[in-house]
Amino acid sequence: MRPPHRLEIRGLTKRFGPVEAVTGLTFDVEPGRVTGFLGPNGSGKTTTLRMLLGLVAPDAGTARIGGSDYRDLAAPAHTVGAVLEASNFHPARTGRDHLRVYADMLGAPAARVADALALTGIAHAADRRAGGYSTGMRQRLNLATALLGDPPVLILDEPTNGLDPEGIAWLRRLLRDLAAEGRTVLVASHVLAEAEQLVDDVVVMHRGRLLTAGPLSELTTDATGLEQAFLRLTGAAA
Ligand SMILES: Nc1ncnc2c1ncn2[C@@H]1O[C@H](COP(=O)(O)OP(=O)(O)OP(=O)(O)O)[C@@H](O)[C@H]1O
Repeated sequence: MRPPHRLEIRGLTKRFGPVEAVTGLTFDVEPGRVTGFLGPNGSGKTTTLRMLLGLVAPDAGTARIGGSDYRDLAAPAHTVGAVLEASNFHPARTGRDHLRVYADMLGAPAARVADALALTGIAHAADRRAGGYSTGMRQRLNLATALLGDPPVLILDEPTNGLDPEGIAWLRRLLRDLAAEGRTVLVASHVLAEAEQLVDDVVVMHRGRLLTAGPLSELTTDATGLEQAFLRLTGAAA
């Protein structure tokens, strides 16, 4: 793995016509931690991730990965592994073949395919057609694809979609292990109660702006969870 990379978002702003999708957003994401990037539907999470990954140009501000814009990274796929949405797998291709194709494109060693299959718990299904995978298995195959380049930064949009409680517990262990290796793990989710089980730190968005950021433990107690903290901060609590 390459050295740890901090994510630094500064004054990030994006409009789509009349819609202020993201406004003056500033936060850091630290290596060695699992950070939840949270907020309701439409609060600007995906737009922020797309700016971070160089897929959308900001109107103002910067989103840096280890001090560089994504497009200036020397080896992007070996620096950032991202799962933005359910990827389209070739349905007739097996999970293993899907990973082989991506490993070839990345110039990753062939052994990374077996590593990624084992890490994501789908080795037993590797030689089945991906078209027959369950939603949870597709999530795991997406994650395996993101891990092929052994990247120090992982960015996952709604990774718990399609996972059952056992799958969520498994994802929690995996993300913690990856963070413990010094990786920067950013997990976007609109399901606060679920995300709460996965993360050390939170960055919470509301209507395109930062609502709060910091360690989860400072926002919640055993008695009150993240959903209640969110309602309190937005003034929506009864
Ligand atoms: N390409 C686009 N053109 C126009 N409006 C857009 C575009 N992309 C996003 N938006 C708008 O920007 C706002 C933020 O959307 P975004 O997808 O970033 O939110 P989100 O927090 O990721 O939501 P979700 O949890 O539903 O994925 C929304 O009002 C959305 O409709």
